[in-house]
Amino acid sequence: MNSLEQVLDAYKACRNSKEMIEAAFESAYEGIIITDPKGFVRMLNQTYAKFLQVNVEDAIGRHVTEVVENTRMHIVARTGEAEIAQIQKLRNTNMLVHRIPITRDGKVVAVVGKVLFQDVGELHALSAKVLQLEEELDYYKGELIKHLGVKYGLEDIIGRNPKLKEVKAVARRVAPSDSTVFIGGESGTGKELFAHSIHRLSRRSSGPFIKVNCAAIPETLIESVLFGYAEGAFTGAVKGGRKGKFEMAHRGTIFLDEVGELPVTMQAKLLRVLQEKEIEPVGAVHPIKADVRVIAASNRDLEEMVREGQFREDLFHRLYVITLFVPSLRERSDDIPELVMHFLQELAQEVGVRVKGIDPEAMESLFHYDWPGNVRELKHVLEHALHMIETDQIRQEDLPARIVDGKTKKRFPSTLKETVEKAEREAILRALKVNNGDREQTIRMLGISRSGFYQKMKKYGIKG
Ligand SMILES: Nc1ncnc2c1ncn2[C@@H]1O[C@H](COP(=O)(O)OP(=O)(O)OP(=O)(O)O)[C@@H](O)[C@H]1O
Repeated sequence: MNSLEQVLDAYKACRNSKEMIEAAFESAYEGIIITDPKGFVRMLNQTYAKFLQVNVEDAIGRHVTEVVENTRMHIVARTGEAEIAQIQKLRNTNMLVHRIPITRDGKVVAVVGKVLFQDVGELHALSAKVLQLEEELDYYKGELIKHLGVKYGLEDIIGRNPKLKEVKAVARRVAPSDSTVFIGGESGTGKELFAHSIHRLSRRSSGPFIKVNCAAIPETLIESVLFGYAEGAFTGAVKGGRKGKFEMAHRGTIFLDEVGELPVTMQAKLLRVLQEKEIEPVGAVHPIKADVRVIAASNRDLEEMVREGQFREDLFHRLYVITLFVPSLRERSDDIPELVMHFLQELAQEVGVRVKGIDPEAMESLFHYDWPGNVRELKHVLEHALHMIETDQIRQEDLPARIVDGKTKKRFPSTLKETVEKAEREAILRALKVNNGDREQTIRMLGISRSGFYQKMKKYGIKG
């Protein structure tokens, strides 16, 4: 046999094996998924794709966390430890799964995930038991939080910046009284942590702490959510009526988050509650006394809203009895190193990755960035980095591009080509977002050819 024939034979044998493996993969009764060491999906069989209601082609190349809910494949890729016979909630059902790392020369090269679909009677019993235990656990967690009042105290608010320390001092001073407190500050600065801390330090700490996000409740429901309703108040009202948040907060604290979003009609009703200290459930004949301390927060400038007629002046004065303004992260960047170490410790357990720290260049990028999302954004950036990391230190390449770009911009002037590419990338990402990821609509909106669009997606590493 000449060498060409040998190569051809070897190739045929190889192809046969590949076809056999593919056939086994597709005909397997189990759901099978394979990711690379970074958690990006490399293979997914039809059985599993059908169960997840995704398209195999769409899933391949995406990060596994975007394809499978409650997955830990990316974590197994890091720990290198197999997780056998674990329960995972998928499409509202508790399933039995295995996650097995594949190693070569001591390094994880892939992770195989298997979901067992067999109808094992015992498994159902087990899953019912797990569900029951989970429900019990949730109940006890809720009871514990109620008992303790709230989750956070001032000691959980990390930072030694003088401005932040001053806000903490004011919070400590005003906590014991029953006065209304208004907490201002940009989104993600820790306003809710301050509200918890004030409640915990108050004489109401053994009473309830009830949070209401005024921006999240549809306008038509706000009144009944806040003040409750009497039996028969409207069609669909539950028998016996329902308690409102104010009544639930009796002898405790109500935290009105995003109070600037309250519709003007509700502002008038809130004012009355603050003045009269009694609430009127929808459809009720008599008002109810409410012994409630109010803490309100907003990331909007309420003074300006008053000037523009969007917020009632009388309510504004009622809320602005004591004010705390939490500084933005930009104003206290000296706290970044401490916050980073705090979150790396906190996230180590959640993400399953423990790191030593962050290298000086990456830290410099964090210092240069503007932080529009403040501390919340910093936490998310570190979580992202922990998913990307390859060594035991976070480096610049582990950070999202926007963080590093901000820095590069200040250090080196960009070339025209770089500027155009950056603008193109941003335009595509924005259009995809506006169109909820619909590629055809995005192509139309951008007014480019389909092939041009896909070339650019590839060039800029957009997974869409
Ligand atoms: N000083 C801090 N120390 C530790 N964690 C913080 C601090 N500030 C904010 N955080 C973290 O940021 C997250 C967001 O904080 P929080 O919900 O209190 O912000 P917020 O100002 O109320 O935001 P929003 O206006 O969007 O409601 C918290 O869950 C917490 O993890």
